[in-house]
Formats: sequence, C-alpha cells, structure tokens
Amino acid sequence: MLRKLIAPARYVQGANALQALGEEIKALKLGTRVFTLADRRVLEIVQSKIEQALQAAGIEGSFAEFRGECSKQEIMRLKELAEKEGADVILGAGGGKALDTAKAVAYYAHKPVVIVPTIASTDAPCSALSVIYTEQGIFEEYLVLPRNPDLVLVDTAIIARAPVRFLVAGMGDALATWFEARACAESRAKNLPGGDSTLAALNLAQLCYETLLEDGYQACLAVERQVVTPAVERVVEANILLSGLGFESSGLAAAHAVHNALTTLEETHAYYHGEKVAFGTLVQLVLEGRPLGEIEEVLEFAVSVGLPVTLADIGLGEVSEEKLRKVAEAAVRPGETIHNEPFPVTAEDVLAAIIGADALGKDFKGF
Ligand SMILES: NC(=O)c1ccc[n+]([C@@H]2O[C@H](COP(=O)([O-])OP(=O)(O)OC[C@H]3O[C@@H](n4cnc5c(N)ncnc54)[C@H](O)[C@@H]3O)[C@@H](O)[C@H]2O)c1
Ligand SMILES: [Zn+2]
Repeated sequence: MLRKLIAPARYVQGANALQALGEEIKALKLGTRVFTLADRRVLEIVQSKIEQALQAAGIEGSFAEFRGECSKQEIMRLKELAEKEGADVILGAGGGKALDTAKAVAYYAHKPVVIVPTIASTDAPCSALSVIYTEQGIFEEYLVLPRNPDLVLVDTAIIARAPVRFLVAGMGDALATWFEARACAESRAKNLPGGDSTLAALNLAQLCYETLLEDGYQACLAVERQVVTPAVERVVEANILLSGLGFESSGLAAAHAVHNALTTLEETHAYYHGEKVAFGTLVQLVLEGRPLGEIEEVLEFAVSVGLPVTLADIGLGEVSEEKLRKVAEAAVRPGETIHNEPFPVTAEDVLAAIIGADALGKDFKGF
C-alpha cells in the first residue's frame, strides 16, 4: 500500500497571532475579500481583531452569524451569503462545528479556507473532513474534503481566555490519537486518505501523548488563570496540530467508535466530544488487554486534568446493562473504526471492556 500524509498548507500559532492574519493571507495569495462565519459569542471576541488585521493588509472583510449546527441547510445558507458578498476566501472561527461548516462552505463555493480556532476543544481545525449533522443535531455523515485548510491560525491568547473545560476536552480528543494510531499501525489499517501511515504521522501521534503527560496539568492551571505559558503553547499544539495530523494520517480505532456509540444515549449529550473520547480511550486499552501500568498512566493523567474515567463521569452512573449492550452493538456497526483494531471485535467484547474500564476508573478514584 502507498504511504500517505496530508496536512494544512500552513499552520501559525502564538499569543496574538490574529494580528498576523492579513499578512498570512497575503503571503499565501489566497484572495482579497474574506468572508468570516462565527457564532454570536465568537464574533464578539474576534470580529474587531479580524477587521483590523485584514485592513492593515488591504484586504476587505465581511461577517455572517453561524447559527450553531453544521448542517447541510446551514452550509448552503452561508455559501449563498458568501457568494453574494463576492468573497474569494472563506474564514471560520470558533469550535469544531463552526470550523467544519466553514470547510464545507469553502468546498461547495470552490474557495480557499482559513481556520481560526478560538478554543482547542477538538482536532477538527487541521483536517480535510467536516462532520455533518441534521438541523436537530443528529450525526448524518462524514464529508471527506479533497484538501486540508489553506491556513490554520491559532491565537493562544484567545484560547487561554476561554473556559478551561474546552482545553481539557481537547486533551481528551488528543489522548486517543496515539493509541488509535498504534492500533492502526499494528493492523495495517488504512488512514483517512486511504494509505499506510508514515513514520512522521506515527511519531507525531506519540509526541502528542507525551506532550499531554508532560504539560497537560500545568497548562490547565495556567488557562484557569487565563495566561499563556510555554506549557499552554505545547498543549494547544498537541490538541490541534499533533492530534489533527496524527488521527488523519494514522487512522482512528476503538476509542472513536465507542464515542460515536455513546452519543446514541441522550444522557451523554451534555458532555463534549473529547470528554467521551477520553472514556473511549480507556475502553480501547481494556479491550486490547494492555498492561495495568499503561492503563494507570492514562488514568492518572485523565484524573489530574479532570477528564472522565467512569460511566458516571459522562452521565451514565445509573445506566442499565441493556442500554450498555446497545452502545456496544453500535460500536461494532459495519464501517465503524473499531474494525481497525488488530483483532476481530464483537459487541460482547466491547460490553466487557466498557464495564472493565468503568471498574478501573472507579477503583482509581477510590470508590
Ligand atoms: N472535522 C473533524 O476532523 C472533527 C474532529 C473532531 C471533532 N469534530 C466535530 O467537532 C464538533 C465539536 O466541536 P466543539 O467541541 O468545539 O463544540 P462546538 O463547536 O459545538 O461548540 C463550541 C462552543 O464554544 C463556544 N466558544 C468558542 N470559542 C469560545 C471562546 N473563545 N470563549 C467562549 N466560548 C467559546 C461556541 O460559542 C460554542 O458554543 C462536533 O461536531 C464534532 O463532530 C470534527
Ligand atoms: Zn475526535
């Protein structure tokens, strides 16, 4: 099989990086009329900063409010607005849903896309993928895009002022990356562009995990005080760049399949993507029969930053075995990434691993 690696064309990160937005767009010759989409809360944070940065580079800017769901209707509504404005660059600012919407709008409008994450809550910013939902918020499909974003620009001063729970959720999404990459490498499963992984992607995935262990706790303390330290810079890079390249160019496995299955239970909806992925990671390690020492390292990290390690931590303290069995069945649906594990996986195996992971989490927390 051919080895393949995909990545954004340019990645820029740092405190007040937004000031360099216009220059970076100019350097890449992306265009001169930028259409920004973001929800109301995010517009309040970034609109004037974007206006100033574009103006300084002689680029025109227009803005539209994103209504909160990455649905086909919302994508088409914003695409029409962008075309009416005569935009030649699409910019998305915010969390995973706004960024996925901007990528899809740019794809349908045949324009380049600039991604400005204002929280480091997922590894969505760098990928050539949009996760599409219905207007009601139910998962619909993965829209696989032909190219990664043209520019990902991450202002860590903005990210450090957002609630710390977003950064922690991003660490949950990033926690899975190395373990899923390792499973895919062992089974020679295809990565997202349909190739074998590379030394580069596998090592970035491993570095992602090591960075979380080294800097995660310190980064949380800093972001609770809304400051950017070197640990914050490294964790933001791990959550956004290392995890993004790692998952896309090495592949997903059980952790994300368990996450997807958990979303079928209403009780988990109040928890962020990365929080459910963190518990899915523990389930994957139990499913793979990993040594206790390795699992305890993950538990210790997760508990130190406040990531879920038990079913109760993701709203499922009182869940029946029947419901868990449904989750296990959903996790092994055909096409799910759990089949990238290097051994066949049944619903029975997943159910046992969920119960086993919950028991380890409870034991570790001392109840
Ligand atoms: N495309 C991919 O590769 C990929 C990868 C992982 C996850 N995802 C998708 O990402 C989505 C989840 O993203 P999410 O967890 O970021 O949630 P989200 O995008 O739904 O919500 C983010 C929330 O944070 C708020 N927010 C943003 N910036 C803020 C700031 N600076 N201060 C305060 N609040 C701020 C927004 O207003 C919004 O309410 C899911 O749809 C998931 O499918 C996609
Ligand atoms: Zn994820």
